[in-house]
Amino acid sequence: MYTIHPVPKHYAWGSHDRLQHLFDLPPQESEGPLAEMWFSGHTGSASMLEMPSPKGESTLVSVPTAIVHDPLDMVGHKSSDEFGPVLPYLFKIICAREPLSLQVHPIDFEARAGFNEENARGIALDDPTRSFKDTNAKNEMVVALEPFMASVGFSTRNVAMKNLALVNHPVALRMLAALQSTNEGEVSADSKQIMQTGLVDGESHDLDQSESTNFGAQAAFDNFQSADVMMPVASSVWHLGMKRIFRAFHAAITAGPVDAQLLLDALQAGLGKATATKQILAFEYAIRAATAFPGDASALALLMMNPVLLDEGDSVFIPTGTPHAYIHGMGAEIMTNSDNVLRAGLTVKHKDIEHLLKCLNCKPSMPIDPSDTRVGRFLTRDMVVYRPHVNEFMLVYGRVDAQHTPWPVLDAMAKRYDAIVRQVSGHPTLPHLGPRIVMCTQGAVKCVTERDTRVLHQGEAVFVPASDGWLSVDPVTDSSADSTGSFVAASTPF
Ligand SMILES: O=P(O)(O)OC[C@H]1O[C@](O)(CO)[C@@H](O)[C@@H]1O
Repeated sequence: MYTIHPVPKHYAWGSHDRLQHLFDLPPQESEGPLAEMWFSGHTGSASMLEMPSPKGESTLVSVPTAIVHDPLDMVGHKSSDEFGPVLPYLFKIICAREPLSLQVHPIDFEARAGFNEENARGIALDDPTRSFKDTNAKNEMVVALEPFMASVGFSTRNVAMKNLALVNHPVALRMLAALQSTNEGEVSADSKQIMQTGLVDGESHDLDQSESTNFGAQAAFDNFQSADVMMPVASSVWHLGMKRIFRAFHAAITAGPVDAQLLLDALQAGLGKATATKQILAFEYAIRAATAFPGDASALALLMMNPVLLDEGDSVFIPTGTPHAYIHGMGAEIMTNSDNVLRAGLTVKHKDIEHLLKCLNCKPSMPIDPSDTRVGRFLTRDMVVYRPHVNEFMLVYGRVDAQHTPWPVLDAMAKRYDAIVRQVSGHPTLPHLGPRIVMCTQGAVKCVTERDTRVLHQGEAVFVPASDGWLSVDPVTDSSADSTGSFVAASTPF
């Protein structure tokens, strides 16, 4: 196995101390916000491996170079056969101090088409206005390393309408109208009245006089054709519910800048009227977003999405096309080997609404927790396995302890799944044999393969090639390092 050095990403929404502390970075590398640490074979930002040189010293080799040089040794037969001589996943530790963009990852053919189109237009790969950095669709999963907040996928139309009905803001009213629009994209008679009077369910919305008149006048003669022309080709077979969601989302992300204080006041007032736990959470996330990005009406889109609050060890899988926004927290993130992000708002980076809308999945759906399916097979002693339905990646989050004291993360799972967890027998070997990356997130752990042993301290990581054979992560039992530790291990699901 080889030491792997992560690539730091200093995005504005990152933390000023969390990742710096986790990775024990020297002061000169700790300046400014640090958002992500990439363990990566992506050619745009490749990690370096410490490998032995022919003279016996260690030398730095990039992950793609090492894999291309000896794919069978590094990623093995199966991975090479299926994905070629590449690392099929990208593994990151991510820390959001502030919300990051409202975004969608491209679906397969849009990623290929978009990449080729931007190449043909001569947009350089590192151009900040470029959307497609590679040809891959990007499925993604995050496992919380501490409480982690996110908005993921669309909630039902009912939930969205209940939330938006509490918001006294013209864009929210327009979104409400979209959720009640006809198949042809007309504003329904009821909605026209609501928008002209500011009355929702008989309750006055007290729109500011000028706004009410302007907005009412515009809405009365308006329809949603400007949204409909941006629907993807597949929308010809969409049911009305999906078209309405598309139009409402479109209304939020294309509203342009709005008065920051009016938007915040409207959201605060809505929060005051919110009752259900999820509803309160949705408002809290929208308020965080509207505070971090003053005057960005796309914060209202979070009111039509599922608010998720993960505890340590909880996870969510985000398939391509799913709208999402991470709000706060630190997590381990793994995805297809892709850096394709299509942003709608809540960002200082490049937005690409046209391509985002082509990929947008408008079907309401509950967030997918990849750890709660086939739980009996996936929970092993002090390790939780997260395996979504993709071929490129899976994650293990585990803890080692020479004294065998109970692990709170598994305890929490045990409460949730009760008997099943208690029946599961201990099996400390990680389940798969492809290319693996193990990172120690706390204390110390000992990685043991069929041909190598390595102790990792917090923030250290190794790349375990396929040729190393089975891998187990054990506690350190002598006094050379902490006897407890936790780790995250990325691998292919085979
Ligand atoms: O480009 P932004 O808006 O900073 O967000 C980028 C990040 O968002 C994510 O796609 C999370 O969904 C990360 O994988 C990615 O690095």
